[in-house]
Amino acid sequence: MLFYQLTGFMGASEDDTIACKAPHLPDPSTASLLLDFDGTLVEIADRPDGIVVTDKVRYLLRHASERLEGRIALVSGRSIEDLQRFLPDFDGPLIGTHGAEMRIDGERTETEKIDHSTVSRLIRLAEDFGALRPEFLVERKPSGVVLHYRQAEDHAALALRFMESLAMAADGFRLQPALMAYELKPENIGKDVALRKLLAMPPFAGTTPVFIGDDLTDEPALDLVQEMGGFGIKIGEAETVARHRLADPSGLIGCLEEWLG
Ligand SMILES: O=P(O)(O)OC[C@H]1O[C@H](O[C@H]2O[C@H](CO)[C@@H](O)[C@H](O)[C@H]2O)[C@H](O)[C@@H](O)[C@@H]1O
Repeated sequence: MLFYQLTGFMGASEDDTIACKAPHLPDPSTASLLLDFDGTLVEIADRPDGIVVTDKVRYLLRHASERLEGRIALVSGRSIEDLQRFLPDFDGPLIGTHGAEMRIDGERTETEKIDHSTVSRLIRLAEDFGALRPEFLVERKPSGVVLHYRQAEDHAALALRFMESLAMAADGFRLQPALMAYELKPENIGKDVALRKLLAMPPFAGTTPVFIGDDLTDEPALDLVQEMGGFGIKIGEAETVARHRLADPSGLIGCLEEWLG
């Protein structure tokens, strides 16, 4: 990766940088902004509770909401409850738990029917495993469970084997590799599936969507917005379907400030 590829928007397979103000970015008056959370708006931390939501991020969300007349949503793997805890002032739409739940106009709904009894069993099994191996961190989700191995990188293979065997035991659930974590989630949910629904609703319908994300779970949503004539931006160096790239959350915030004016 060349330095300049990480300092501005760049087409994934092109050789030219694209400045934030360039005509490549849709006019804010016709655009909607869809933002992933961890690794995109906030820096990755050692533990899920360790992230810092800066004043800049809070200001940016407020400003974007006004400037885009409400056409801004967060699209996260975190639960709605978690997002609300970290962003108590943001009252726009939230897509949570990788698309399993949404909050629109303050009302939380599940987007698909969830097998809660299997979810409870999976959580119990993962927590029992976590009690035996405290180097792993178990995170409960409304539609699944995550086994984090950031504190136990040498044991990543063990985390994978355990979560793979749980996935084999739970019909309708699949293993989702994430950043230093393995998650079990229902196979019919995805950020792209929920996003397609949101983008069909006012005030998003008919706009040019700009989706920004860093993780594997963001790839289908990056693909979706590009298919719809929108703009996909990858944060970081990982392989992506996105046509554009930025280095990190602070680079993104600078660019969005410039774009929104
Ligand atoms: O879709 P996102 O908003 O990017 O959320 C993805 C997951 O983020 C959290 O885990 C990740 O970030 C943690 C804090 O930086 C980090 O410690 C962990 O290693 C990462 O996997 C969150 O805990 C998950 O529930 C989200 O699915």
